[in-house]
Amino acid sequence: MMAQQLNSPPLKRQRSDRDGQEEPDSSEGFRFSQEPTLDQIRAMQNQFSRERNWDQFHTPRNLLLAMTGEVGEVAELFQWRGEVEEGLPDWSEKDKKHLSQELSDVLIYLVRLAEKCHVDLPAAAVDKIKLNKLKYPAHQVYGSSKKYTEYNTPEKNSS
Ligand SMILES: Nc1ccn([C@H]2C[C@H](O)[C@@H](COP(=O)(O)OP(=O)(O)OP(=O)(O)O)O2)c(=O)n1
Repeated sequence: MMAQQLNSPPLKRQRSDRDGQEEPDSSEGFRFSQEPTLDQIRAMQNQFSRERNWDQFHTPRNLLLAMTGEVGEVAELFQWRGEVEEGLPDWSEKDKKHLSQELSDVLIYLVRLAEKCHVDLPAAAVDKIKLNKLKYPAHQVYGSSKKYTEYNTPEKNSS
């Protein structure tokens, strides 16, 4: 299942909380495949682990460490290159493929960690984005990357 990059249909316009108007997705025509869902990835990795009798190794702490190691591998791909443009136009296909594999390792371990911690990850992410919107009201923070603690918002002291 490949992410759709080229020849994608026009992106759906999405609701913006900034002004109540619909705005286009700003990701330059790129979006993910509809499937697999996070729960399907969870099930695939669950089966992969069961088939190898690896559940015994996939404890929360081990998974966290494994995920952190994979994050390091992603960082290694970016190190010493300077800033890179969206879409990585100057990267070789080999390096882009490598990046897609390392990011996948991070995702696979993240999903597995969430499963083992009984965190419903897609639902939790939706809730977190809602909270982020409260912490960072668009009209107040537009164009600024200050931390929410520097603003006087209702969610200032929540996390
Ligand atoms: N005990 C393990 C070992 C591996 N994997 C799976 C999850 C990751 O997607 C991938 C990680 O495999 P490696 O540890 O071999 O790491 P890399 O694929 O990054 O290889 P390398 O470290 O050589 O770059 O395999 C797993 O679920 N449980």
